[in-house]
Amino acid sequence: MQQPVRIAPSILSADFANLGAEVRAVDAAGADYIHIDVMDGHFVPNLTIGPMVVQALRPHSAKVFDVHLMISPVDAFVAGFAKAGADIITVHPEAGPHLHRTLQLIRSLGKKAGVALNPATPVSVLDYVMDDVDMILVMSVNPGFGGQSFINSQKDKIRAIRQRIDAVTAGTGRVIDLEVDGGINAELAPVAIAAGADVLVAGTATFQGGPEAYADNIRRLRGPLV
Ligand SMILES: O=C(CO)[C@@H](O)[C@H](O)COP(=O)(O)O
Ligand SMILES: [Fe+2]
Repeated sequence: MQQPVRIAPSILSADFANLGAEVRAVDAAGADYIHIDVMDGHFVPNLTIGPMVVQALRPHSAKVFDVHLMISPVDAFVAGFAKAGADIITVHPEAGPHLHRTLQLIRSLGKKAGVALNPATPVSVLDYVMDDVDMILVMSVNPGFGGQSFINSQKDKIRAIRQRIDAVTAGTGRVIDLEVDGGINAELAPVAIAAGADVLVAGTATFQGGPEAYADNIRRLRGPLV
């Protein structure tokens, strides 16, 4: 069942010279999750941060650290991010040879396991891992950068995954989050929610305007549901 909407600011759009203060500011402004984009310059054409930065940020917020790994091969880094303080660890199926094994590894470390689908990755990649995921992330842009435009075709994918989640969780009490990541703003947030998303990543739309604007920006993303 679709859960109450949570907002996950992506710190990719934060001021990297003041990351601790930025995390505290979005926490105070009402963020539910802190979305941390990890890029390796190989799986995606950009380089960002590693476990040492996650560990350094951990004391700055008690909110859920939602760590999106865009690195390949991914398995060797999972334990490091778990130890650094990640709460949810999300991987791409293309980032390793054995998705099921990677999800089991994440859960064995006591963390929630997520799978991220690139815009061209079909929903069928989920066919045999629905029992092993706590979150499914739909990339509504190609991974690697903030500030890109939402790819419309992903609305159908969000709807299709919402149906699958509801089918496997009905009557079980299980929860699988459906997160949308990329190009989300106050106009598209209700579109993503109507399609079935319950976690919205927002980098540009959260951090635009500087710290004084964060609370309003997050409120606008929640829309009339709050
Ligand atoms: O994972 C990624 C990009 O690869 C995202 O988390 C973006 O960082 C979101 O940024 P906006 O599109 O909201 O600016
Ligand atoms: Fe992300």
